[in-house]
Amino acid sequence: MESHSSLSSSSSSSPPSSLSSESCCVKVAVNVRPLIGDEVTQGCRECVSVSPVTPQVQMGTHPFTFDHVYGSNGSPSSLMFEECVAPLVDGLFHGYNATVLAYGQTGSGKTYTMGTGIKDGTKNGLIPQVMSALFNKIDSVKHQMGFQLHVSFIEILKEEVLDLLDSSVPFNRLANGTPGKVVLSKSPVQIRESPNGVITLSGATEVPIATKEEMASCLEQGSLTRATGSTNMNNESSRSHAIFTITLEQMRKISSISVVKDTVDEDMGEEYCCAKLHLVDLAGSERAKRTGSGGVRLKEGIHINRGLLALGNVISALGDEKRRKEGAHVPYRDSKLTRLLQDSLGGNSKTVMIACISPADINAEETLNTLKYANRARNIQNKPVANKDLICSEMQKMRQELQYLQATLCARGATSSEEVQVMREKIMKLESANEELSRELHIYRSKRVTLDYCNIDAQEDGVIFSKDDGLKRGFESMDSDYEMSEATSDIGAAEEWEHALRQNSMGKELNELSKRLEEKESEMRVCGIGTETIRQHFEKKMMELEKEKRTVQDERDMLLAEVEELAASSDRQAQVARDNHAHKLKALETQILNLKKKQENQVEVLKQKQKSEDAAKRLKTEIQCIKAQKVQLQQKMKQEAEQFRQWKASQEKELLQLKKEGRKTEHERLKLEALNRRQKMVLQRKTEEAAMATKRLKELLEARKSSPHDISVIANGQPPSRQTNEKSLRKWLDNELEVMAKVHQVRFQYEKQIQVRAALAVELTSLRQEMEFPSNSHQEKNGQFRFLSPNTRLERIASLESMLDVSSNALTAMGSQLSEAEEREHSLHAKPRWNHIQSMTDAKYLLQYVFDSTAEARSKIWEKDRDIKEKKEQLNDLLCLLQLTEVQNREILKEKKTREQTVSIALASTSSSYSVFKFNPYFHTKIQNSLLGISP
Ligand SMILES: Nc1ncnc2c1ncn2[C@@H]1O[C@H](COP(=O)(O)OP(=O)(O)OP(=O)(O)O)[C@@H](O)[C@H]1O
Repeated sequence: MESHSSLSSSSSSSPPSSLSSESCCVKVAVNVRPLIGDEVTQGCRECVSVSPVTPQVQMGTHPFTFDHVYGSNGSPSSLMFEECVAPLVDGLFHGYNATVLAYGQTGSGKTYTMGTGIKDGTKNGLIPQVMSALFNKIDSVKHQMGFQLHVSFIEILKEEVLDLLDSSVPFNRLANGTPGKVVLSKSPVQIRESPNGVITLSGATEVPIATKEEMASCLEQGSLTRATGSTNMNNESSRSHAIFTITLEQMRKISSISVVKDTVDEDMGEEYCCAKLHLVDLAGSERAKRTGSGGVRLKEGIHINRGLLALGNVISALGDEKRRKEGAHVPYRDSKLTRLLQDSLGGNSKTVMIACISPADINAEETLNTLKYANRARNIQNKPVANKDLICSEMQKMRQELQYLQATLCARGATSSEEVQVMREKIMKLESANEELSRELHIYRSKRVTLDYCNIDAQEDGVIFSKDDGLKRGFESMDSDYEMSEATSDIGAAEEWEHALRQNSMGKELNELSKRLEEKESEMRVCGIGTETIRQHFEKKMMELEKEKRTVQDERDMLLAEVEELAASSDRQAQVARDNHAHKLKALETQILNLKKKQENQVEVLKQKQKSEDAAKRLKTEIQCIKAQKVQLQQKMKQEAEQFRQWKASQEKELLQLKKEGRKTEHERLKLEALNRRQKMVLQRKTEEAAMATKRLKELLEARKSSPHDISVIANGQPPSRQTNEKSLRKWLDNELEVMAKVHQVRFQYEKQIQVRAALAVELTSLRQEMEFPSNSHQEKNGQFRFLSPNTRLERIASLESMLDVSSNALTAMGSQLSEAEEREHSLHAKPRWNHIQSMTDAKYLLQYVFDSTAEARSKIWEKDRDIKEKKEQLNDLLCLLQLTEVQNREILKEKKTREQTVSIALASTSSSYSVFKFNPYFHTKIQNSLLGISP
């Protein structure tokens, strides 16, 4: 649906009424975003300090107070909607127009804050929160009134107003289904102004909305269609000012009940009101040099800056109380942006301006400008008026009066006991809630105390270390690597000592074993010899005994036979012989018995012998076992010795390697030290130069401030003499020109310093990363300073940090003077520079002076050019000479080498063929000299 959308206070259908026309100031909130990607890598510091108590921002010596400050140390950004925008959404339901305006330099976070970005704004930005709040409110009151919602979304691109919701323009989608950038042309929208000064947009699409999702889809579609481009300062920089407008129309049923003499009268009426909420995401101010834009981007940038300059002028005109009181002209018509925002700034709207700033010192100048503008905007007075139907409003007024009267009547009457009861209940509830909270607080406190104790204990036990401690320890442990040569030798000595001890103890063990073996062997020998002799002896003895026994037994047998024979013969002789034989027999019996005894003894001895044989066997086994142990031990000792030898060899190799690396590290350290010194000197020189230029600029600016504005009048009120006038004109012009030149110089040095600091920061980050993750160090990859010891690294880090500090301080000083100069330039826009020239004579004189100065300057330039040319020619000559010398040098060296080779060949052949000379140093030198062509 296309319509004439109004950006003014009044709805086009009903004229505004002055129901409540209290003026209120534009509310200004500052949102400080955190440092982001590039700023961090470039080593930027935060140059903005935010007070945590009061909504104050301090930049250098400039303090600024606002209605709210979010981010950094201020309130969390999540409160921004509740504190700044939610009241405006509520106001819509009472018929008040509202505007939320995000302002700030490019990349300061406007799109992020508003939520108009496709990438990261869809959930957290203000617009999505507005949608949620709006629909929640509608849901809660929809039974009381009827609503109608519309949205429009336009952008101002290069001074043209374009419709972002034109459905006739096809909506591109990429192959993967994600929405792509629309490249087709968007419909232009006309700005119209009605006779009563109301600004309307003719041709902007107003989409009727029923649900939150529909509204979100309009926002998404418009955001996709909006012009964005990549610059050095923001990958997705908005190249246009975008205005998302929500129109809320309400029709409220009003029933007024009047009680007259116990009869109740109900009067039904309708109240219509319409209000608009403009959510504006401005394009960011930018410097072409810093954004690196050229071509199309540059042109866009020029338009953006022009629109913002016009906005700045409007803010200045409205924010200056004196000018406002004087009824000075407000240049709304200077740009389309200011025309469209006419009502939001100084008109019928409740306006909140969100000044987005980057805290990085690299953006200090732009941030200071934003803060100054925002500060001025706080003085703008708006006159918001509820846009209600007049008749309805009158009725509403009367109804309110009635309610007031009823309330007064009620208050005069005694308070009923029911009310007292209700109050008591309330008090009781509050008291119990209070108790509950105190209990919770108590629990939390005791938990905290316990935790604190735990922390202390852990620290005492050395369990918890701070990150720094860890890092420190890391450094210490790494340091020890680099005292390796000594440490390694220590370790080596200890290892050697241990090895010697081990070998010693094993040697002792081996000796012990050998000793035991010897003992056993001798035992064995003794045992062996003894047993054999005894055995032989006893065997012999046994045999003898056996023989003897047998003889004795034979003898006995013979005797027995004789006895039997004698027994048969019975004569006396025989009797005698028998007695003799009996006697002999007895003796023989005794002999046999003795022999038996002896034999038994022999058996006993043989048993003993068996036992000793067993002992000998055992000894033999033991000896074998000891021998095996001895062999094992000897092998172990050999192995040990071999292992130790290998270990020692590897240690020596490692030591050599470490010594080599140590030498390299030392070399790198020396190189780095030299680099540190050189860099510091260069930085110091540059910062001194910058400081001098900045100081001079400051002096010039201060002199400019204190010099009288009108040089045509001197102290006593008399016009100055011609000569004095000319002199002061000359002085003034010289001063102006020097300021310009100094600004140029300081800006040049500022940009150079930014580059220097970025390079330092990149190196610092990479060194820090190396310290934290030594294995995947960046430097190891690129091979530069590969052998840095942790100590040298730490030194370099410290040196880089100090250089970064120096650089940041210089940047801060330069940035502040540059913004002073810029501010002065701006003030010159308002009060033209040439106001100093009061007459044609002045102008002619100045023109002549400028002409003379230019001619002189040109002559000097010509002279300098000629000098440069001459110096260049001299330089070229010197370079040629140098090249020639180098060539000659190379040739001489080559010749020398060839001669040396010839000499050595000749010497070799001479010594072999004239062996008679053997090696005679005299002849040797002589031949050598003669071959090299040296006379003695
Ligand atoms: N509060 C924040 N927290 C984290 N990142 C942020 C915040 N604000 C902005 N950024 C990031 O900063 C970058 C620039 O933000 P954004 O595009 O919103 O800037 P902008 O002011 O709209 O710039 P431009 O004027 O060029 O469009 C984005 O990458 C964004 O994600």
